[in-house]
Amino acid sequence: MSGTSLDGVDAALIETDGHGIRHRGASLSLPYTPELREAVYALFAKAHDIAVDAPELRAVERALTDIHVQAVQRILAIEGQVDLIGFHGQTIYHAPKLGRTWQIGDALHLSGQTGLPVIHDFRSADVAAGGEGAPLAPWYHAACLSAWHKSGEDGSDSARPVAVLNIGGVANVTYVGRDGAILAGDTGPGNALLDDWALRHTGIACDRDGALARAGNVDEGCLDKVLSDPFFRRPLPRSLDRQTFAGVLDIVSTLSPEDGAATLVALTARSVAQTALPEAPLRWLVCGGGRHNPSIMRALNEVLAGDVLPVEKLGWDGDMVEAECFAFLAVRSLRGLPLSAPGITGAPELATGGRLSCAAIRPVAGFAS
Ligand SMILES: Nc1ncnc2c1ncn2[C@@H]1O[C@H](COP(=O)(O)OP(=O)(O)OP(=O)(O)O)[C@@H](O)[C@H]1O
Ligand SMILES: CC(=O)N[C@H]1[C@@H]2OC[C@@H](O2)[C@@H](O)[C@@H]1O[C@H](C)C(=O)O
Repeated sequence: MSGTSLDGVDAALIETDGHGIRHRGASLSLPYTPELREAVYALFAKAHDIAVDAPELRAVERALTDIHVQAVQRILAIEGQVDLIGFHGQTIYHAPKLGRTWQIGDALHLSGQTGLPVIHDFRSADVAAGGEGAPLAPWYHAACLSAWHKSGEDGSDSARPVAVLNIGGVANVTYVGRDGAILAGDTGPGNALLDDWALRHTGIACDRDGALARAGNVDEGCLDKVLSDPFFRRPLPRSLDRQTFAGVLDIVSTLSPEDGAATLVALTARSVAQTALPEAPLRWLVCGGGRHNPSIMRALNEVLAGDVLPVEKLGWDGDMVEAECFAFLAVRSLRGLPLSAPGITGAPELATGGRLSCAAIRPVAGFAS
């Protein structure tokens, strides 16, 4: 998984039948170099009209695929056996209303270099069917929550409604109601704007430990202006392109680095609080890199009624949830299980998705038929 934060590639091995999680294995992260990060960033502005075979795009695609090859090889070195790869690719454009979502990555190259079948292009079928193409992690969040509910661990029986909140570059929520029904969608910007702001003012692409934001004050005027965007009034399911709110950096540009960071942190937290849900969740289980930022966690605690807890409280690895998710979704895809659902992506009906690329014929254990 290479998410919208552009920090690198996360890889995780799980054993799954596409419904439950039998075992979690090795996991690791490989960072993007600053040059690759910049090259991907440069594609955002051109993605709406660049040709799929443009040399500059193919070069970036090959470089980021090669990092995925390394990640899989390292997992193979630890685990000895892997049956199937789920390869999300790097989103460079996401405009479901225009019928397009684009994750770059050369699945055939990844398959050829690893000798393994690869499931990729997880979002296109959903968008073609009229869905948002995102988020997809709710399938995995729901499977993890279901295992927790069944565990009988303290509090797990009375835990609904509950929300899993992923604070990545963009933030998304999975809400599970008292009856188990799922409602999901993107809440708004996560870390991406704050990362871009920090890079501009400190030269480091992250407000490490929320230090900049902690030293600043929220500019309520700027915040109100941003939160008046119609996106924040749209009901779930809904999704965002990382760059949709890039203009916010202009709105806060007159603020000091500290006040700008504080305002961007407040934007992340308040856009979560403003997201209309059927009932207030009793617990907010937070995963993704944003949970490492104490300023974001404090802001969430201030604006949300329920308990705000990192997913580690349930024994999950909050840095690997998305990587595990795309392994899970790969198996679901191979088995023809749904990746689209009205309450998750807004697609009209349950439908599967993803594509299989296989450069070398090798049987996948457990999937002989
Ligand atoms: N110690 C820290 N202090 C502040 N922020 C942190 C820290 N550690 C991680 N982060 C934030 O987490 C981000 C990475 O989060 P994550 O890996 O969940 O994003 P992603 O998966 O790329 O995004 P998405 O979920 O949108 O696809 C970093 O870019 C940074 O903003
Ligand atoms: C188009 C796209 O890549 N969207 C990402 C992004 O990052 C977070 C949020 O926006 C979510 O909708 C999605 O990723 C996660 C993994 C998802 O599909 O659930």
